Amino acid sequence: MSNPVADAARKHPPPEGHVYTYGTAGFRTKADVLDSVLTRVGLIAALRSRKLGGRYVGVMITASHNPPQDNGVKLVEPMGDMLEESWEAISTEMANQTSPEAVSEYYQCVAEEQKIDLSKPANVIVARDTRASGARLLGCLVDGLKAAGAEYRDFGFLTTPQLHYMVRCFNTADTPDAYGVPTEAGYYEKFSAAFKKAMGSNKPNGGLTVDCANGVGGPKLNELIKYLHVTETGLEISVVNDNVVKPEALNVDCGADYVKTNQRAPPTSKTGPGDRCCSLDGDADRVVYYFKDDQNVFRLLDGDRIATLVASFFGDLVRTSGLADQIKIGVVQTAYANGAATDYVEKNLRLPVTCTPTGVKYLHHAAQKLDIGVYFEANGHGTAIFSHSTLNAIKNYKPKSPSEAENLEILRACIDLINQAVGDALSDFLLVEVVLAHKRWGPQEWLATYTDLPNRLLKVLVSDRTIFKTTDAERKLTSPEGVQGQIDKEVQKFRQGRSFARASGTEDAVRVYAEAATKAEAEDLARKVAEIVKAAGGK
Ligand SMILES: CC(=O)N[C@H]1[C@@H](OP(=O)(O)O)O[C@H](CO)[C@@H](O)[C@@H]1O
Ligand SMILES: [Mg+2]
Repeated sequence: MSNPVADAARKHPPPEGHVYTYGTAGFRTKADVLDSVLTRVGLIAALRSRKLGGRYVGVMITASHNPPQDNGVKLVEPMGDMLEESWEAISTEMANQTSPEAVSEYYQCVAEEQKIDLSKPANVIVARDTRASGARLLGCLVDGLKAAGAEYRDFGFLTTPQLHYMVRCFNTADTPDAYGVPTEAGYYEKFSAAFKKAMGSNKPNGGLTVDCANGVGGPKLNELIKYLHVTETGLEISVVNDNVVKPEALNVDCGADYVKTNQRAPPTSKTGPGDRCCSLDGDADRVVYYFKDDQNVFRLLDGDRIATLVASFFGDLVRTSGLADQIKIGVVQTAYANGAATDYVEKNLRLPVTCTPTGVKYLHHAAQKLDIGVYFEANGHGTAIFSHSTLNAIKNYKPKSPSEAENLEILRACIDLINQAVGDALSDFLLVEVVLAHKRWGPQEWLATYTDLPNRLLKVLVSDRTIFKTTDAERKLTSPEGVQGQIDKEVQKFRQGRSFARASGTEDAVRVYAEAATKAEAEDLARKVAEIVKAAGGK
């Protein structure tokens, strides 16, 4: 009897002894050990779509900010959210089946357990970033999708947020919540139109340089620029590091991760003091801003800064459009948020802050509980989302004055400008440009809102990171025993000291974060905590 699922699995056997995990960002590792995973993800995507009554699910082939030789794959839920947690475990188990027969059996077993009718339609939307291995991995994925009898649409190269956008558009088409036209042009039209409206009569103060990490964001931004019409908006964008012909240049000495980690501009940067710059990551779902100050010193405006800027702007807009008593704003951060940013939100903006574990899905879920939830990871991953009732309140509100009407229009345009499916570097930087233009701020005024506490992030290689277990949104270790006590003891010795250690979800390492009153103290504290971690389980 023919068994297409087993046949597809046979065509792409896994390398011996490799164990895969669906982590914070899907499966992500060296591209040359991923063929079998992609085929199995094809099977899972078909199962997931069938489980959801044939709604479209997405598959994105990318390894974001990782080096060029890596790749990865993640699944996207119908509204553009990250994959549901119980299906992460199912995906992990599928990826680790070794024989073709075992793959086929597990496929049947999931169908049975989840009460999935395998004869029903499955719909999957696929895209990839510009990595050299992408085309081959797409082939492996398609073999899985075909074996499972799924209908699929391949969008070729897209940024990760564009893929999320497509998925949400397909699933909301012909409903009152229709998100947009599910084409690339539809994406550019929606966001550029919203940008123009949100800018109103305001003009940006000088141009913006965007570093695209030599990734998929480059060609997509060049496309978006055609829709933004500089003569209308005044926003002059210089695109740099947009070379996708050389995939080996991806994320190398450029991009959001380079800038955030090294706290410096890409070495190729040629901008002058006060010039606004931002960097995207390899799949354009992260963005950080920066500039050189009068003394030629590099100044970073990271995800925490974007969150505070956006939250304060929405706070103003909600108040000036007359909606303050109906809509409450909150900010969601992780433990990596700078203590000064948390303080600023609570004390100056007077908004509540929620802290969640690392990974966008946790922030997103926490933000969903708020009327307007602004969430950003310090590394620039994030967005703002509006609850259903908030959207209705904003839609139905009858302004009581011309000024309320004007501000309400801006607020409405901002809703369209934000990719609510997921954090989107292109839409995020357009939003930042809107806020800066409205506030008539340059990067210096933005930076002056608060002063970051000096901080240091270190990576400790350990032989088994799974022994490092945490609680309290990853701020405290519960295992190995006694380690947290040692960390607490160190922290106490430092002025304004704060430090925590947690196992990375994307790399085989434990990350140590520390902040303190001075740079030297932050470095010292980080080093001390790293030593404690090393002693507890280092390689
Ligand atoms: C400290 C840090 O930046 N961690 C990153 C990193 O997760 P880790 O679990 O720390 O490896 O990759 C995630 C996926 O891109 C991102 O969401 C997260 O913010
Ligand atoms: Mg990314």
